[in-house]
Amino acid sequence: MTAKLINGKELSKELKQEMKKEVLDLKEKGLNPHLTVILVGDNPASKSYVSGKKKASQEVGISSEIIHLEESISEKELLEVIHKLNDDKRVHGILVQLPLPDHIVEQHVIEAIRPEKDVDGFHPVNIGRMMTNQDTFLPCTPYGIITMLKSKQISIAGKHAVIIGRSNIVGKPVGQLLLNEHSTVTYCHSRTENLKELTTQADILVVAIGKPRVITSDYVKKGAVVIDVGINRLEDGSLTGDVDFESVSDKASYITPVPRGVGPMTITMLLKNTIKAAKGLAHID
Ligand SMILES: Nc1nc(=O)c2c([nH]1)NC[C@@H]1CN(c3ccc(C(=O)N[C@@H](CCC(=O)O)C(=O)O)cc3)C=[N+]21
Repeated sequence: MTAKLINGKELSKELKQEMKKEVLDLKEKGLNPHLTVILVGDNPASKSYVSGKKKASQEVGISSEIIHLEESISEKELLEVIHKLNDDKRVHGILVQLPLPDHIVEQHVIEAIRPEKDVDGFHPVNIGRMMTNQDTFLPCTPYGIITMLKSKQISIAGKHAVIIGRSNIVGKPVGQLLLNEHSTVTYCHSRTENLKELTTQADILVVAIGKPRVITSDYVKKGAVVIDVGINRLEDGSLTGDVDFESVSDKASYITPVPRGVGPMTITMLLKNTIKAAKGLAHID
């Protein structure tokens, strides 16, 4: 391995230490940042992510509550829960864990959360604010990726960033944030015809495909920065990314591991957004 590692777990630890101090300050002023997480059903991966969020909140002193609802809850009932939280002054951040059961329209749920409490940054108002480069809640995974790049002083302006993946929660917004940082951005996805031709031109390659180890070193330009957003559980229970770490880490200049890469940063940026929500800095008039 010749690439330098961007360790999201370590960086998260540092950022959480800073946030812990800030939360103490806020508490002294009588402000108690509070995050409410809604979990619908019993998906084991979702349960484990939600408990990760609770644990991280505790670490920095943010109070959090998990509202666990039955898989069979109707969309109407779920929206009522959200409306109550919207009106609850003690609740600064609301997060509805995705995916939701098929009978619930995710977009209805996302749009029901008040933009000022949308710590996921998924509400169309917040997405619009991100696109127009205004102060807002940034989606946690893309925000984490930018924070990882900046932590290593990796230059973004003028560089060619290639994104593989166009989801609303990762691919699209990470491209937008890199554009806001003055990258030249190319989006690739499942219908892209000349994938390798494009990815081998990337100075920064962000991989969010959802298939284990499909990006091997032949997709990567020598010296590129490779960000692996994939979280794939193998049959033996271990986690692996979308990038073939072993071969790519000999070609890249920087690489993020899985686990301990982008995943922990996603949670850390959620805490940042919750503090921001508590301070009321993302108010939309
Ligand atoms: N409304 C909503 N917001 C989300 O932010 C959201 C979501 N829904 N649904 C699912 C995805 C996934 N996600 C992860 C968070 C942390 C890790 C993480 O910490 N991963 C650890 C490993 C954890 C383990 O061992 O399972 C790591 O990569 O080192 C992974 C994935 C947030 N998501």
